[in-house]
Amino acid sequence: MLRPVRTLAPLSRCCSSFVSRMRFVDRLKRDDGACAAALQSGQMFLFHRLAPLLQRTERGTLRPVARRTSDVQSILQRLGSDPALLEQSVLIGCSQQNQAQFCLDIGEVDQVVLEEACGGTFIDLKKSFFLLPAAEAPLVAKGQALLRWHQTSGFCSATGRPTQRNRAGSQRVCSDIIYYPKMSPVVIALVSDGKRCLLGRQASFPRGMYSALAGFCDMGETLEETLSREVAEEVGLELLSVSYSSSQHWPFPHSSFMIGCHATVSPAHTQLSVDQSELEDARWFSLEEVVTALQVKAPPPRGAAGLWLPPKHAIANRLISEWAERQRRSLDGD
Ligand SMILES: NC(=O)C1=CN([C@@H]2O[C@H](COP(=O)(O)OP(=O)(O)OC[C@H]3O[C@@H](n4cnc5c(N)ncnc54)[C@H](O)[C@@H]3O)[C@@H](O)[C@H]2O)C=CC1
Ligand SMILES: [Mg+2]
Repeated sequence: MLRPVRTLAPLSRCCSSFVSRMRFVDRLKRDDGACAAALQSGQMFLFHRLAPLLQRTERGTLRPVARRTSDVQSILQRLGSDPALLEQSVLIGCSQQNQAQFCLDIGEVDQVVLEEACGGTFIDLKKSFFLLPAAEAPLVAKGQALLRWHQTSGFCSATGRPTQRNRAGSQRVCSDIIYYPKMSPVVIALVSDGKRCLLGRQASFPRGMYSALAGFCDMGETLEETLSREVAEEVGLELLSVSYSSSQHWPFPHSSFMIGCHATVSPAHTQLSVDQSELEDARWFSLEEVVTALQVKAPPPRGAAGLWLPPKHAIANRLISEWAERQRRSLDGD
């Protein structure tokens, strides 16, 4: 069973400005001339070989550097780079101030020289993602995903000829074949038996970290079928129910569309049979263990035991927090 659990927009959002921004972006995707004009007065997020340009804040976090297109143009000129590089920029959105936002990978230019000229550091997204503000992390991830797609989609897989992109970078074309940016749907679920929740860890996870179970959708599957299959494959259980929670774009290892759910199994059938080729371990955790782990901000020191959960930017954290809150409320009789 699928049911939405939250309203779509915060009440404070001004509908007319939201609608006009969405329509503006949509027009830029369809109108190359309008997009070229918007680029001139737009904002640019820079990348170097897919690592975003970031600045450290006083609080030890990171934030993406947005430069005006005209600034980037001057920097490229100063460094003797081809100004036509700007044509490789890709539209990623529209700011609250109605400025079109673009991203550009300047991997051809020396990284250190570029960092000095732009005032920031290019940091691998795997190292920087969790230190970015929650509001800006998705934009950076989207920029990286679109740039990667362009870098790997230069040729038509049917004819072998080069593909041509539109100005916004929202599609690539080879005669009458149109390619759109690709992402892989993944279903992730926090499974509960009513009292405990099920978390698993892959051997590649950081020490002590357990997460909700996840799996890529196979062609032709519904969300419920993917989830039932993944839970059966990975831990040998049959699901009783599935309900939708929320979704997110996930940049690792490449662009995934994560569909977050809550799921239940019968309390009479909770014996796990873990597929060791997929998971190193899977266990049932009590509410108390989960509440304690939600407070832990860093991985346990080497050799120390202790549960560590995915950080806040990950949808797994949201699912686990929602489950803990629901359990707490039901224990309190709310
Ligand atoms: N944002 C979050 O909170 C979390 C995100 N994830 C993400 O979910 C994704 C899926 O989780 P897994 O348990 O690893 O999936 P999984 O259980 O489906 O196993 C991964 C395997 O599926 C196969 N596969 C099928 N389609 C694929 C595709 N389109 N791309 C890549 N591999 C494909 C590959 O053989 C791969 O080794 C991972 O990429 C992981 O980063 C996982 C947990 C938490
Ligand atoms: Mg999995």
